[in-house]
Formats: sequence, C-alpha cells, structure tokens
Amino acid sequence: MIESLGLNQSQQEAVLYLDGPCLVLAGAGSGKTRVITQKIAYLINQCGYDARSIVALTFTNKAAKEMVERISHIVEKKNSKGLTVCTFHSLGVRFLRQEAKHIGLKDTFSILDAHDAGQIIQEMLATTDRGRIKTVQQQISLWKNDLLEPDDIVPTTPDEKDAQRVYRNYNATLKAYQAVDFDDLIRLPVLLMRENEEVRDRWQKRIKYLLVDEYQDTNVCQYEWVKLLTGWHQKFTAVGDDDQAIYAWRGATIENLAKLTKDYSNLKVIKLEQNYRSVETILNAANKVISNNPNLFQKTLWSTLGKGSKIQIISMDNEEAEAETIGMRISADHFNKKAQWKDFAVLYRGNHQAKVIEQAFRQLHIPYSISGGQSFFDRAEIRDILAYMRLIANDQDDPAFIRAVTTPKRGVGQTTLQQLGEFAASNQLSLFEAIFALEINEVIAERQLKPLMVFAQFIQRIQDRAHKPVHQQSPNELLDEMMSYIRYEDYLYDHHDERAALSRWQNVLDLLEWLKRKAQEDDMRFIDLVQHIALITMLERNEQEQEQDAVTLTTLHASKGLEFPYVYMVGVEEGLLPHMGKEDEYGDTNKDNEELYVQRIQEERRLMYVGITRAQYELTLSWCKKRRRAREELIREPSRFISEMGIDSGSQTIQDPFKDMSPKERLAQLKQMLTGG
Ligand SMILES: Nc1ncnc2c1ncn2[C@@H]1O[C@H](COP(=O)(O)OP(=O)(O)OP(=O)(O)O)[C@@H](O)[C@H]1O
Ligand SMILES: [Mg+2]
Repeated sequence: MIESLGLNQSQQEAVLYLDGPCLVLAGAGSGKTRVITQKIAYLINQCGYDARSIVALTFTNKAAKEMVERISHIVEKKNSKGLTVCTFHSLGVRFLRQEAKHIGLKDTFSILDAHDAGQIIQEMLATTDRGRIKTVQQQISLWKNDLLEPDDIVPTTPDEKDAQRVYRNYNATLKAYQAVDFDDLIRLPVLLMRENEEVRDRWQKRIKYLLVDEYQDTNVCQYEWVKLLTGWHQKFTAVGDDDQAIYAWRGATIENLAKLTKDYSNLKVIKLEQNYRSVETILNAANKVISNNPNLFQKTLWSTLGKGSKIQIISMDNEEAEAETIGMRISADHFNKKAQWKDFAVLYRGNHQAKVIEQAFRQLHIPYSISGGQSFFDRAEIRDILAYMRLIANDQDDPAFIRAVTTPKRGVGQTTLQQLGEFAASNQLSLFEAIFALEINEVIAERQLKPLMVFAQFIQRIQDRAHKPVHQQSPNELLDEMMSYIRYEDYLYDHHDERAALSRWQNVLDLLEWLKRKAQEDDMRFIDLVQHIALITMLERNEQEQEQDAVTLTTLHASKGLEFPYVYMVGVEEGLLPHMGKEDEYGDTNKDNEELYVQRIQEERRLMYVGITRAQYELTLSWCKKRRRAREELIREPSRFISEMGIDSGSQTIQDPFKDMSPKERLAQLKQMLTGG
C-alpha cells in the first residue's frame, strides 16, 4: 500500500514513524510537504485516526489551500471531515474564540492589523515621526514573538525604556478595545495554556497528531505553542529546511531546529536528498549559491530530471526594458511551448517592483495575478467598509467606531467626539457604550447627541442579527442592509473626482461580492466573516483565491513552498538582492556592526535560494544597469549571487535586445514581434 503513495524510502520512513516526535530536515523540492499530506492520509486511511483530531499548520493561507487540495485526492471526503489545515494564526483565532472567556475577552474580539496597531502606538508616543513609531511597533512585536512580557524586559537604553512603557499601555488599550493584534493570536494561547491546566489538557487531548510545514520559520512563541499543544504525547511531525529560513526579521529563529533535538531526546530526524522538482542545472546553481552560507545540517540534493536547459541571465538598461522584455518572452513561450499562463512566475525582492511589470503585462495583454503583495485590503475604501463590519461584530472596538462614525461625516464633529472620548474613558466604557449611558446628556447637548444615537441604533439593529446562524439570518442580507445605510457610493462621489470614485466603488463591490461568496461557500455568519478577513489581511493580502490561468507575480518571500515550470527572477542586482539600505552601499555604518551585516547577507542568500528552487524546468534572471530610486537614478551591478551560481558552467548571458531604443520604439518593436509582423 505504501508504494501507491509515491514515496521514496526516507519519505516512507517519515510517514510511518509514529512512536514519537519526528523532524524531516531537507532541501527544497525534496517532498517535505508531500510527506505531510501523505502522513495525514496514512493517519486517517490506515491508522483510523479521526480527522478531527489531526491538525496541520502551514505558513500561508495559500499553502493551506493547496494542502487541502492535495489531501482531497487521497482521502475520501467523508473521512476528512473536521480535519484542520491552516496557518498558526488561524488556529490562534479558533483557539481564542473558544477560550476567550478565560482571558477576559469576548468571542467577538477584534483583530487589529499593523495599521491600527500603529495608530494606537502613535497616540501613545504622541509623535508623528513614522520611523520612531515603526521602530517601537517592531520592538513590541519582537518581544511578543519572543514571549517577553513587559515585566520581563530590562531596558538598556532610554529608547527601550520608552518602548517598554508603550508596550505595557498598548496591551492595556487592546484589552479595553476587546482587541488583539496578530502576534497575540499565538502569544495569548501560549500564555493561557501555560497557566490553565484545564485548557491545556483539553487541547492536548483534542489534538492527537500535529504536523508543521516550513518549520524553519517558526519563532519562539510558535515553538512553545507546538510544545504545549502536543504536550505529553509528543505526537508531531515538523518539516523544514534551514537554508530556506527567511523570516529572521520577524523574530523567526532557526535555532528552533536545533532546539528540537535538545528538547526531545527521542526525536527522530529524517533527511531527504532526492529533489523531484528541478532539473540539474537549476538544482546545481541553487546548491552552489547556498554553499556560501554556513549551515546547521549537511545536505546534498540530487535530481534525476535530466540536465535541463541553461539558466539565462539578461542584463537590461532599465526597469521598463526589463519588464517589457520579460513580458515579451513569456508571451512567446506561452505560444511556442504551448504552456499555460499559470506555468510562469515572476519573482521580485520588493513589492514596489511589481508596478512596472504590471504595466508592461497590461500592454501586452498578459493575464497575471499578484499575490503576497500589499494591497487590496489596505485601500482606504476597503478599510472604511471593514470598520463598519468590525464595529458590528465588536462594539468595544474604538478605532473601528471612530472610523465608521466619521466616514461619511454624519454631523458628528470633532469636539463632540472628544467629549464622548473623555466621558467614555472616565467611566471605563467603550465609545459605543458611552452613547447609551444615562449621564451622557450632561456632557453632550441633545442636538449633537442625536446623530450619534441614530448611528449607534443602526449598528445595534444589525448587531442583533450578526451572530445568528446562517440558516436563520443570511449574512448577505445584512451586508446589503449595512451598505444601503452607509450610502458609501454617494460619499465617494462627493469626495473624489468621477474616475477615482468609480474605481474605488468598484473595489467595494469586489469586496462585497467576495464576502458574499465566502459566506455562502463556507457557511459563515456575519461575525465569522469579520474575523476571517482580518486573517487574510495579515498574511496574504490581495489573495483573491480564484483559480485562474494567469502568470503569478509575487515577492520571493511569498513564493515559499510553491513551484512553477518557468521562473523569472527580476532585479537580481547588488542593492536589491541582496537588498541594502543606502547606508550599506555608500557609508561605513555596517563596519561597526559587521556581524549583523554578514547575517543579513546570509538571509538574502537564503532568499535567493528559495527563488531559484521554485523553478522546475527553466530559470531566467535579469538585472538592470540603471534603476530609479525615489528621484535618483542609480548605477547597478549584477548580484554577487549570480557569480556564486557559477555563470560559465551552464548559463548564458543575453544583452538587452532593445538597447538604445526609446520606450515608444521598444513597444512598437514588441508589438511587431508578438503579432509576427
Ligand atoms: N516520491 C516522489 N515521487 C514523485 N514526485 C515527488 C515525490 N516527492 C515529492 N514529489 C514532487 O516533488 C515536488 C516537490 O515536493 P514538495 O513541494 O513536497 O517539496 P518540499 O520539500 O516541500 O519543497 P519546498 O522546500 O520548496 O517547500 C512536488 O511536485 C511533489 O509532488
Ligand atoms: Mg514545502
């Protein structure tokens, strides 16, 4: 029966091993994720595990979705009912919703995104200095991920002392808002499980087997949670690759891999060496690049997919030429190779690189989808509508209240809001509750109070029905009712020119359509939708989830775990990949901190390794001799990683075919080539 699973010897061993904790440590494309899906099938099909007792954790919603898809082919639907495959953060939401009362939260708590959290911190710091706000916010996040509470911190600088003070107040404020931030989604479950035996016991009994993908990118908090969830039975399998650790900047630590071997003396470590994804040239290039990094565990990857064609390196004059050339090549390959659009991916270091590629693709009529980027959910119009939804789900959410009550303005002035805020604070009420307090009349005059009251009553009307099960109350109906009250379209046209209003309104319509579909497909109540969105906004913004035949444009970070027949990596040049700030390129600031600099380059190298190993058959890298940054035009050099790949052995360099042409001429040339003229 095992042969039919399509696994090699070591993979089988990993799947069959159930006597204790198991760690699969292996390079890219060696079938780690496959081990996870097959192990789930094995547990259910052969060992009689109830799917409800199995939990698999992935890094992104997209990866979770893919895993569910793979499992659906190997486990009968009726047997996979109740299986949990999700991200750490999604599991955190489920956990907190169920256990909220133990930590003084209602199950309708709001999940604040980085933007809202930043706003709270801004108020506490009483500054508009973006850099300062960001530094403090990141510091708090790192502390949370390291499981350090305000009392645990011993500040060594005045700045740290200040951050510690903000950290304390920030936590208190979140609690008052009945809100949590992203880091809390894992931190709070850990804190609760540590101190509450009953909760700990219940979850340890519930989860009979735990599987974790991309283990190298877990942080201290996640490590601790896995440990608590699996408790005494220690039934878990973690898979990872230290060479693909790319989230140190978010508190992830590959020491977790080493720590496992220390914490679990009975840990079974299995290595996989065959790569099933990439042809030899690609694999060899990846191996060469990563051999420049020190590593925790020695690995050798080989493949039997044949040598494959040469890796191509294209040097371009500037980023427009880069985008157009790549668009043109993809178009040509799409026809010549009879490939589908979705067989192609364009990977880049930073989201800002996407725009010029998008423009070129639009002109060339190439369908594309952007994932992992900044976006849709960050737009003002989307955040406006979501503020209403958040407030309906949780009327303690003061940030949502303020946004909703002032967008559109309903005759509620700044002074009134201030009075309301002071009253609420001194009576320990939320802004929403304060409106209904008896003594509010003494603070706010009748005429000013009226619009507030009308607003609050509307929220209440919907609120009463938002918790009802879907068969009693359709969330779609509530959404419609909410929208007709807001009159958001009118608001847009009052505040923007026609084109802007139209495009914003279209975004809102897209959001509503997506929400309604989601509600229907997954049987979600209105309040479930609100928490669901918060999660999406966190990891994969803009992931619209439709299966479509389109070229994938994505950051290197978000490409983790994915594979594509044809991969283009753009901007493979010094300064961009490895990414460097201005000070690194021109100053000597890093001399003081050489160790840190070396670590950063190593992380960038792992990012390069992740990028190269996404490719199955063909890989093309491009770099530009000149690139604009802000208003400057910078002269660039090819990335050191290109030479580390060993250029001469199996790769070929091509010059910009449109050199010396104006953008207009280039486009004309492109069109001609495409239409075969
Ligand atoms: N034993 C096998 N036989 C045939 N194909 C396999 C086998 N194991 C894995 N594959 C295929 O190889 C490809 C890579 O597998 P998978 O995505 O599981 O690798 P991975 O180790 O998780 O990679 P990454 O480190 O990039 O996440 C997939 O297309 C998978 O279906
Ligand atoms: Mg994988």
